[in-house]
Amino acid sequence: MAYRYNENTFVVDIDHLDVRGTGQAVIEWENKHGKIKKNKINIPYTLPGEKVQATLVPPYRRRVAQVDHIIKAHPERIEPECPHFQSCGGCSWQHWTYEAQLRQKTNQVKFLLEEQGFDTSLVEETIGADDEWHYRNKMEFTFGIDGTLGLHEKDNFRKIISLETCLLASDAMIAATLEVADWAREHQLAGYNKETHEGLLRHLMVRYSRTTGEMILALFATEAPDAVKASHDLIYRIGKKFPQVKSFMWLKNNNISDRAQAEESYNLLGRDFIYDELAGFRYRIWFDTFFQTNPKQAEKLVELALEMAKPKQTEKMIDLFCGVGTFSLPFARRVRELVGIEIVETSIESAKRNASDNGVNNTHFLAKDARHGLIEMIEKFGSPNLLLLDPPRSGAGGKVMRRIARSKPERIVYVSCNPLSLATDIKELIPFGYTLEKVQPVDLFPQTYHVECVALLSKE
Ligand SMILES: C[S@@+](CC[C@H](N)C(=O)[O-])C[C@H]1O[C@@H](n2cnc3c(N)ncnc32)[C@H](O)[C@@H]1O
Repeated sequence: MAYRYNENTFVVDIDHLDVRGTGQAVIEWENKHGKIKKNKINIPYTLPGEKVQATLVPPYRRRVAQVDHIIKAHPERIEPECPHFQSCGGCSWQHWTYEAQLRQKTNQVKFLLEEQGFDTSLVEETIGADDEWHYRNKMEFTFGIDGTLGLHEKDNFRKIISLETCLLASDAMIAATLEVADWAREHQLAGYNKETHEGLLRHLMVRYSRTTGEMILALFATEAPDAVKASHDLIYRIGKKFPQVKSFMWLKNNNISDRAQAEESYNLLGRDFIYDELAGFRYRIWFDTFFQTNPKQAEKLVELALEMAKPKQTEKMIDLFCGVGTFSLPFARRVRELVGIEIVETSIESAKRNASDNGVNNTHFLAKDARHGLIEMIEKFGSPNLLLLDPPRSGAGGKVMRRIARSKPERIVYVSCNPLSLATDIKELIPFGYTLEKVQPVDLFPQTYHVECVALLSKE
């Protein structure tokens, strides 16, 4: 049935979820001249097969609608557990069972690979998490103008929702965050105003290690701590109540950009880093170190990559986009020589330190962009037998993929946090004689649409 061009409310069946996990429906509209047009409408928080009444949301006319009520619900729809569901926008899949989430992730990976011409029977079922909640080891909270500490409201970066809880963080992380929130309220400290650039408090970053139990707090403010009398009270409270806080950093940041970055850093309690462990290796984590945010599942990812790659003691290997060495260290133990390439210099410094802290001494790390780094390291060390890459969400891109193919590794292991860029990137390898052997999705982010994959390609 076609709706009139001036109607805003309609009843519709949800056809499928898009790549960001949002329900999509197709609506027919009859325009002023009686012509029928079709539109794809995003209807957040709906599930495939549901029938809903929805109303268009201005200003995205004919693009986004919000549910008025559900007429026919998905059989696996459940009541979301978090009080901030929908307002925070953090985990948008809390309203269906974990089994249904995993099934959808597998289907999504199959769909995206099929679009690029790959055989979907190569895609295994998604490996789920043992812990569907409290899995994150890092959270970043923001202060509102009135000093309230909490989460950004969905689609509204100016509004802060006062934090009650976060079901993705550990209880210890939330307790420490609520203590900082109480401290800010009791001392009536103002939050930073992004328009006037006035106010003191900006962000609080909390990082936690499940394996060592250590926690780091990093408070971002526009003044140094010695200019803020109340800072002594905060150090005292954190030191007394949270012995697991092994590092408390105060970061002065007057930059107009809203990122959690530092111009000056002050170590007010303990050391300036914490220890974490992953796959049997020990890592130092500073407040700004990139580290896998669900280390328990990341450990499965490392094990899987090892199992699929089958590294040999005689082989040379490249770990491209190596970060702080999460894959480099366990692989280095199983190959003759490993080269790690990564664009962020501080991550490469960490990777080197992590290798030496863990007694791994057959690695070479280079801080350079993937393409140039690859050229330089192949000239120096020759072609690798095995290459692992773990690029950011945007993928490695055609140029890097073709450069990889020309370096002729026998096996390529592609670790990806975005099946869309994975599918387009690995397609680039096919003309070079590579065959896709297997794709294993792993769930690192329950309650969200994100899915990680490990893919293995080989060449005769
Ligand atoms: C998904 S992370 C993987 C990190 C690492 N494998 C780990 O688990 O710790 C992607 C990494 O690629 C790096 N990166 C982004 N763009 C890059 C580029 N053009 N060249 C090299 N590295 C890049 C990022 O800094 C980041 O560390």
